[in-house]
Amino acid sequence: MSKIQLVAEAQLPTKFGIFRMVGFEFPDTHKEHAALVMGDISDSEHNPVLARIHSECLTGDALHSLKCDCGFQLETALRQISEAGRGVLIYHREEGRGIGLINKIRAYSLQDQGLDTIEANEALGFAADERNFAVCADIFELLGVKKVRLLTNNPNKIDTMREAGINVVERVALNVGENRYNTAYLSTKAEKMGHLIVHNHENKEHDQHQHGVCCSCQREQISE
Ligand SMILES: Nc1nc2c(ncn2[C@@H]2O[C@H](COP(=O)(O)OP(=O)(O)OP(=O)(O)O)[C@@H](O)[C@H]2O)c(=O)[nH]1
Ligand SMILES: [Zn+2]
Repeated sequence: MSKIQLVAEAQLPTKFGIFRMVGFEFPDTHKEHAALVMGDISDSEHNPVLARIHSECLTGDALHSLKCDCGFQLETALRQISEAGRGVLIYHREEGRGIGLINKIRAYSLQDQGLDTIEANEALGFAADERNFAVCADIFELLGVKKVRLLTNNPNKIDTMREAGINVVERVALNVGENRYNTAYLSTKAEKMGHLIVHNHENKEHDQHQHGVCCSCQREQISE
C-alpha cells in the first residue's frame, strides 16, 4: 500500500479557536484522515508539540453518547491545545477501533446483552482492537512534527509512535467524562487492555461530580 499524502488545507474556526485543518488521503484506497493544527509546530525538536491521536467515534464525538469517553476526550484535547496556543489533533478515522460504525452498533447490541467491549468484538470475529496507528506517525512526519507530548491513556499509541520514529517525550493523561454508563467500559480498558485509566474517585483533580459526569468535562447538564 502506498503512503498517505497531504492533499488539502484550510482554516477551521471552532469554539476552541482557529485551527488549520489538514486533509490526508491514501492515493490507492482514497481512505481519508484529518488533522487540526494550531500555532507554529515546525520547531518540535526544541519545543515538543502537545498532540492527540483521536480515533473516530461518531457516537461519542458527535452524538453525545455516554457509553465511552471519546467525546469528552475530544473536547478536552482541543481545549488544552487551544490553551497552549499550539498543538495537533489527528482525527484518526478508524471508527469503532477499526471495525466501522455498523459493526460497532452490532457490538453495542451484544454489550446490551452483557458482553464487555472485547468479548463483543471477538464474538463478531474481530480482534479487541483492529486499529493501525502507524499512519498517524506518517501524518506527524508530513506535518514536520518530530517530538510530541501525547494526550492519551493508551500505551499502545506511544509504543507505535516511538517504533515509527516519533519521539513521545511525555504522556499527558486524559481522564475525563467518566459516568455511570461508561464505568464498565473504562474498567475493561484498564484491566484487559492495559490503558492507564484513573477513575474519578482516585483522581484528586476531578473529585467533584455533577449529574454523574466528571466536573472537568463541561458537559455537566446531562438528563438521566
Ligand atoms: N469496537 C468497539 N469500539 C469502540 C467501543 N467503544 C468505543 N469504541 C471506539 O474506540 C475508539 C477509541 O478507543 P479507546 O479504547 O476508547 O481509547 P484510545 O483511543 O485507545 O485511547 P485514548 O488515547 O486514551 O483515548 C474509537 O474508535 C471508538 O469508536 C466499543 O464498545 N466497541
Ligand atoms: Zn467513543
